[in-house]
Amino acid sequence: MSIINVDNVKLNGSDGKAILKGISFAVEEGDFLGVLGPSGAGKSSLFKLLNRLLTPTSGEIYYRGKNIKEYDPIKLRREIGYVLQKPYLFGQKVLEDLTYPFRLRQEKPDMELIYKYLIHANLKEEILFQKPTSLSGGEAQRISLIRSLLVRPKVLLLDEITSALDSENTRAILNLIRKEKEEKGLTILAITHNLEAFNFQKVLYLSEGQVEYFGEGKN
Ligand SMILES: Nc1ncnc2c1ncn2[C@@H]1O[C@H](COP(=O)(O)OP(=O)(O)OP(=O)(O)O)[C@@H](O)[C@H]1O
Repeated sequence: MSIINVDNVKLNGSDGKAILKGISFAVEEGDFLGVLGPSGAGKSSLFKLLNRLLTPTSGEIYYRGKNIKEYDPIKLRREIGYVLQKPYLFGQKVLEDLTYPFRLRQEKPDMELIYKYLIHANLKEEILFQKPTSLSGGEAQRISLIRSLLVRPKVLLLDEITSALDSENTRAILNLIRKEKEEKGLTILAITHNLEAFNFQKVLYLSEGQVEYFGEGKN
């Protein structure tokens, strides 16, 4: 069974304009899928639908064979994590952001795991005691990604998370993602313009709200 099934999904904007015009595709567990296409093609709208931040005008979306309408949205969002281009950190200290996923589950924070992620992301322990506002864009993006991973999602939606980063930070982020994918079999859908760095197995190419290509990554 595919982990995600998108079946003839249409989405109209608040002005009635067709944003997605009947798209269908399936994502298999463990896929690393690039969601590509020109600006305005409907990529971010698709992610919002998968996360139930938007509802399709028609068509259905299934997660593990069950219509996403039947999931509690909060539970669904823990399974399908969403990382945005602009990281949003809310703690007084970075530590608060990274212990938040444990508080959600009413668990004691696993500091060993937090340290492990920091090392994988090429960050120092001291960052835990910094204010989020004092971080560089690349540091904040890595902390935001680690926080999402600590929620233990099964699927991650990444929306242009490396677009503001230099090549070194991009590499650090991608190492973290690949490690997680190898260790946990995480399924990843990523919107990016940096095709070379991501090196996708599969690609969904959207154009004007339609699927223009869905298949193997062309490298
Ligand atoms: N709520 C809305 N009402 C009307 N139109 C909308 C709404 N949200 C998005 N759009 C329009 O839908 C189209 C697709 O937007 P979307 O953000 O999904 O594209 P995208 O492929 O992610 O583009 P980009 O790469 O620039 O982020 C755009 O033309 C956008 O202006």
